Amino acid sequence: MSDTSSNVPQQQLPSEELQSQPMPVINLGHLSLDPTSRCRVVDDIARACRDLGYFQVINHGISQSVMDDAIEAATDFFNLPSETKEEYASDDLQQPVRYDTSSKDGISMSRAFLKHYAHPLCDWLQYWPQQPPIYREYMAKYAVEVRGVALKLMEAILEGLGLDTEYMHVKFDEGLQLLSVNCYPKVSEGDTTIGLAAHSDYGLLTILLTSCRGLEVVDRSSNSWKVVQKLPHALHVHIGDHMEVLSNGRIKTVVHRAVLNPREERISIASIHGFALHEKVSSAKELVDEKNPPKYKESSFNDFLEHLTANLDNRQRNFLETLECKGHI
Ligand SMILES: O=C(O)CCC(=O)C(=O)O
Ligand SMILES: [Fe+2]
Repeated sequence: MSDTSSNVPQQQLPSEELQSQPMPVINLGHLSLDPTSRCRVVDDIARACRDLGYFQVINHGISQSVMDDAIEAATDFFNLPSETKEEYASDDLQQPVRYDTSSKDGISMSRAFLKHYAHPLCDWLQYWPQQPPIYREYMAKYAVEVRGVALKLMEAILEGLGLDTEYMHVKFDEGLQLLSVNCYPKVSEGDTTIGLAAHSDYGLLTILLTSCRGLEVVDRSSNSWKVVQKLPHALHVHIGDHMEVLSNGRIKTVVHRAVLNPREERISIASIHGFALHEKVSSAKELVDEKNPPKYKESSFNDFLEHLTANLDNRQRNFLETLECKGHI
């Protein structure tokens, strides 16, 4: 994820009191109806991407039980005794469970999380947690299905941008999927700790499954935090940094954060989708002309990881800012 130092609303506490404006809810099932219905959905997705950068999807084809099972697998993993959770990380390709209880700009955070690649599954499954015994089966089923949703969405987004969906589709199909599995403690009365600080996601798009409310996104028109409601059977979708690059700035990445839920511990599973590790993402040539010169330098997911390592102590510049072509932004 990309740290954001600029353009973040000042207000730091959870935004309970904010009016939650309606969020676009897209019925993905209509993508595979007749051509007219498909056009309408593609237009709705294009508008949501252009104006907001986020939306929710329903009728996406993933059954409630597959989503519930993934949440259960994550919950059971985080409830394991610490030694069992940590034992799981015994070589370089396995990432340990990590705990973020840091403080940034005077705000404390509290989150336990696990990140693992998920595509191609046959390459990565062996590195996933072995405990609880249901983890691999349940999480893998969800990972495969949510990737199918990402592919459909990517196709629709490219179509909405007027791009050659076939060419990009291959790159996306061969691309990576990273699961960020998060567990946030329940917050106690008066506690101002939050779960995860403001950031944007790398990659092209993120699909988020959550056990309860807690995600907030920056509403660009009012520059304020907006609570994302948890709608039944819905998944939340938001645009990542590389989609802003690919679309040459027509679609903007979304700054978001997670606040703690006062009623219960919260699990979220963010599925981040992008091109392969070393595949460069540049602005689509169809979206670059004299009036719209390229706004960003090309970069890969690996460049982002290198940026992260090089900037561990320097939180001043986020990844996207480092890609801006001077003179155009
Ligand atoms: O937990 C959430 O709602 C957000 C998680 C997130 O933004 C991430 O894992 O990148
Ligand atoms: Fe994120």
